[in-house]
Amino acid sequence: MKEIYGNTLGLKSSEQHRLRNTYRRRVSPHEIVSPELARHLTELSRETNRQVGVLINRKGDIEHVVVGNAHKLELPDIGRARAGQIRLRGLRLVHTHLKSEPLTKDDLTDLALLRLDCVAAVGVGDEGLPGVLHFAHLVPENGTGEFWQVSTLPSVHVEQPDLMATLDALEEEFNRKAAARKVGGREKAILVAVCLNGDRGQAEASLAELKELARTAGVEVIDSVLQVRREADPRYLIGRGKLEDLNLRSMQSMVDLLIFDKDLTPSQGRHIGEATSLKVLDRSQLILDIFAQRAQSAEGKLQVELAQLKYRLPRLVQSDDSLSRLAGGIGGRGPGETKLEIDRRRVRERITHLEKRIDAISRERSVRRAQRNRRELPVISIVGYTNAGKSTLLNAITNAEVLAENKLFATLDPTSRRLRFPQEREVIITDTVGFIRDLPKDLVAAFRATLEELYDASLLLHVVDAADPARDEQVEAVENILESLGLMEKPRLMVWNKADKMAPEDVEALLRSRGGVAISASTREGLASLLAKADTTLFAEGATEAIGAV
Ligand SMILES: Nc1nc2c(ncn2[C@@H]2O[C@H](COP(=O)(O)OP(=O)(O)OP(=O)(O)O)[C@@H](O)[C@H]2O)c(=O)[nH]1
Ligand SMILES: [Mg+2]
Repeated sequence: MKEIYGNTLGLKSSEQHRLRNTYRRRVSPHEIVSPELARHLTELSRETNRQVGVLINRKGDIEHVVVGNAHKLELPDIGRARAGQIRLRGLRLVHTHLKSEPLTKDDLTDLALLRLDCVAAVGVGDEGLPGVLHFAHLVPENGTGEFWQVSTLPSVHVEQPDLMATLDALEEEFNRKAAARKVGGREKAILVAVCLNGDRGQAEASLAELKELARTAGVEVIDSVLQVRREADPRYLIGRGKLEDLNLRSMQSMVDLLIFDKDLTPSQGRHIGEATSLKVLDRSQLILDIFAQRAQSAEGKLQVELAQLKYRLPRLVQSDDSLSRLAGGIGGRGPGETKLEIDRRRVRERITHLEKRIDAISRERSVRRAQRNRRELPVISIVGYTNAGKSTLLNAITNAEVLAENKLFATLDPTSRRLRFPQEREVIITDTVGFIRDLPKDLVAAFRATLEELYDASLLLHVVDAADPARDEQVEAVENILESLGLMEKPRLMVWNKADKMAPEDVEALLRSRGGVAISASTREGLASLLAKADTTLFAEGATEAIGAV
């Protein structure tokens, strides 16, 4: 016999019997609800003083009968819709509202998250007769921000719209959108930022940068939201209401990804993933992804893999508490080891392996450096925020063909070139990976071998995109990283790049207050004076102060 779902406690057996009989009823696939079925539901509802509902399939058969309390109905678990699901569920919910109240937020959320065909509420009128009919169906994204269309008919007896036709048209529209999207092919994301310290401007700048990162990663950004909160929600980081909105929004726009502008704890990442059934990334992961996409050399690839595994390890451990506890109980090793244990052990082994290889590389590099030092060629290293124009500068002064493009982290592998100064002096000049604020710690550690090149530098050229509104924060971020690498004692020359994009008086003011050299790597303006300054610093004794580094 078919089951009655929900709040059946305390129902009389005659009531249970009549509820069960509901399964025998059928409606036409074209109407939302027949007056007969509506009356059956409202009478039962009035008698029990509870909401009564049915889930009806496209053939018009009743698949579930559900009882709630006076105000709401808990649907049986029919499974969440998958992210990016195009088709509707093929089930409509028709239920009673004791006070003829309109559809509630819960009703509409169920409609969207379960991708129901339609949600309808029949008002329970006098004597338990069916009254007003409220109903809603989803609508495709149309720029109005509406997720659904809600309508009301004064009675179940007036003519209802042809449900079948409405659903056909709707699914056709969804399909069209999905097809258009396949052609585009890129993953769609919504960016999410929270501002916890009240500094909205800073949060917005950081969000703008996240957008650039997403673009660099090849993700299509559909929307971004910034929530100002006093403190982070321990479970979801953002508020629950906000998360629900995001959920609805991503269902409608067929978004695959949520990208958070803040690092999520392993458990936040997991909870958000479970609550939305979307892929969830945070800023660190996004940067790691970009590095993974861009790594060219074997060394770069090893370093990125190491950073990714280190990031993933604690998240693996967390991903199934009960399993890992079980494994610990059994003794954990050998047979009886759970899949999770094996995964974790593999990851750890791989990390050890990668660390050894990177150690070896770092030794090789130091040998190479020692040889270079024997030849006594001084090294100039170009450092700076990502996209500041480091590679463009290297190309401009050495005619090297290093890839320079308007994307973050264009360069991951250090490139070294010889450069001949006047008077036949030679130096080595190297371009390095760009820095960014909140560079993931694991990544800095993994790129140790690459960054170690910087220790041999006799001079650091700190290249800055002087025209970027976030210039000062970028300078600070770079200096913080240099500090953490113990490189702040090195002679350093501030190179204010992209001066071509600034007003001359702003350039002058900048030089007066901050020192250094202004250049344009693309127009080559200022390059001669940059080289002259570098030359004096390197070859004239005690010239360190003259270069104006802070
Ligand atoms: N207007 C202007 N644009 C510049 C200048 N220098 C570089 N650019 C542009 O800035 C963008 C980034 O240049 P890159 O040389 O790739 O920057 P990078 O610092 O090497 O960046 P990563 O390797 O990604 O860290 C490119 O689109 C360049 O064309 C300049 O002096 N003026
Ligand atoms: Mg570069």
